[in-house]
Amino acid sequence: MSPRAVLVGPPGAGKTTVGGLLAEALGVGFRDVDADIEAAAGKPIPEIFFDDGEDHFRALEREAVASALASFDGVLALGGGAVLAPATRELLAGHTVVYLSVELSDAVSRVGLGAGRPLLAINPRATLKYLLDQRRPLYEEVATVTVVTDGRGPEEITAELVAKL
Ligand SMILES: Nc1ncnc2c1ncn2[C@@H]1O[C@H](COP(=O)(O)OP(=O)(O)O)[C@@H](O)[C@H]1O
Ligand SMILES: O=C(O)C1=C[C@@H](OP(=O)(O)O)[C@@H](O)[C@H](O)C1
Ligand SMILES: [Mg+2]
Repeated sequence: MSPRAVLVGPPGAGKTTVGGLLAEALGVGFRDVDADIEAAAGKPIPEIFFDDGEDHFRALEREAVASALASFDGVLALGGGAVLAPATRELLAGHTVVYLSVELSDAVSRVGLGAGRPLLAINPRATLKYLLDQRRPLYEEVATVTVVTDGRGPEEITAELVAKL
């Protein structure tokens, strides 16, 4: 079993939003790995980071991604940092992986003050710039389809994806 599409990209790319719309358009289920992690941990992501640390979050994330890739056939949204793990990048090989790209200014306006995103709690703009520069090559490495999201609404992006997939 393999997801119909796996969405990757930085925070604010619209993985969660477009993922839900895409699943609806394709008539398949939608799953967000961040929600799986929260269910496994029994608490919201900011609390996992605060109580247990980022390393623990990343371990839960690797397990949740591996499990979803093996058992889910709908549209799967990953968290923005899931591609940091080499093991996860290897697991993504052979899947339909959609990179929702976004430049700094749109990402900043979409995430606002970073509520619910612990990595962005302090100085979201500077942190997002760092994350975008660090991760862009990793998203490009795993992607089989890329969609530019800057200046475009979720419905338009979804329509492009339906045509491409
Ligand atoms: N294409 C878009 N244009 C404008 N706002 C968007 C777009 N995609 C998502 N958003 C908004 O940006 C915020 C972050 O979107 P989200 O789907 O959570 O991104 P991600 O899961 O990639 O971090 C949400 O408030 C969402 O409504
Ligand atoms: O970029 C990251 O490292 C993270 C992104 C978040 O998901 P979104 O990309 O959906 O915001 C979430 O997984 C967690 O806060 C860590
Ligand atoms: Mg998300």
